[in-house]
Amino acid sequence: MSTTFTIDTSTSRANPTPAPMKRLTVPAIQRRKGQEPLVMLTAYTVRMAQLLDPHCDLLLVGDSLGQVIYGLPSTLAVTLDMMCAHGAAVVRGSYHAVVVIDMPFGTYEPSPEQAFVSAARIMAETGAAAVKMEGGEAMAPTVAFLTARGIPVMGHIGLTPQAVNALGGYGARGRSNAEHAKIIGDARAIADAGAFAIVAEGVIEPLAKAIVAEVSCPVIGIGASADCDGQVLVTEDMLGMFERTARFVKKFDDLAGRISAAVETYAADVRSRTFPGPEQTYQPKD
Ligand SMILES: Nc1nc(=O)c2c([nH]1)NC[C@@H]1CN(c3ccc(C(=O)N[C@@H](CCC(=O)O)C(=O)O)cc3)CN21
Ligand SMILES: CC(C)C(=O)C(=O)O
Ligand SMILES: [Mg+2]
Repeated sequence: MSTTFTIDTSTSRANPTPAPMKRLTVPAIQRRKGQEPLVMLTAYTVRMAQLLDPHCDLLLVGDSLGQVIYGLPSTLAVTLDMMCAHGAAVVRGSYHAVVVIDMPFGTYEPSPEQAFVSAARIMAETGAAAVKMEGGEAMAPTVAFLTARGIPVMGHIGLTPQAVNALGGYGARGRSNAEHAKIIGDARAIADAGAFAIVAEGVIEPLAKAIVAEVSCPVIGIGASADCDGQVLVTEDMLGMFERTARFVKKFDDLAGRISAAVETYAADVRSRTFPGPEQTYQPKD
């Protein structure tokens, strides 16, 4: 594991790209509640980060990379090594957005101390500005512990995919009064513990509205209605690059279809010896 230690990501050797604008900060994101909606997308690679960065306030290196990049059945097998490698690439490919890195399942739940060690490694090896962790009331002491020690934390409540086995699937949350009350309590606990923002995933619209009204930090929705203070999607989902997607995904393009068409043309050109043509062929100097 190579350790790329970056302090100022806009001028470090890890990110030699000149910085035409100053990177957004966590406090600037915090102040955005009630202002213009926050724009967040996932990124796992340097090139995607470069393409998304000018348009986004936040880039999330999500543990969804388990499914999207590694073909795993869930996010449960994602490791700190994976998050650090992809996180460092995304920081190198961005100069404007706040980069947030998902803490993998098993690396933060046992204790605030273990969470700090895991988060500190992520911060040191990637140069990201914040970590994200799933969970409600039970994780509030951990959110407070990290926040008090200089690591900004984004919460993630509602449909928390690392708890898929306990939840019994990826269905929408908050349809019963008990579940509604539990998730509101989770939002309040995580916000009171100092989370700078909270992702609310897969919650019914009235619950999303109630969460937004309940906390003073920005609530970033995914499958959580237009009432949130911002939106996030998995980039491959919204680009039409990932085959099985939730109802909350809107496909803004069909990249899978466009890639298939381009590769079909390439294959035909190779087989017909149309490619490479004269422009792609070296000749001796005269
Ligand atoms: N590519 C991708 N996109 C995501 O949004 C995502 C990941 N991966 N991996 C981690 C989690 C898993 N997520 C998921 C996965 C599946 C559904 C889904 O299929 N939902 C169904 C309802 C399922 C049910 O009712 O049981 C839907 O139709 O919306 C939702 C969120 C969200 N996250
Ligand atoms: C879907 C977002 C919120 C996420 O946690 C991820 O990409 O892992
Ligand atoms: Mg995640």
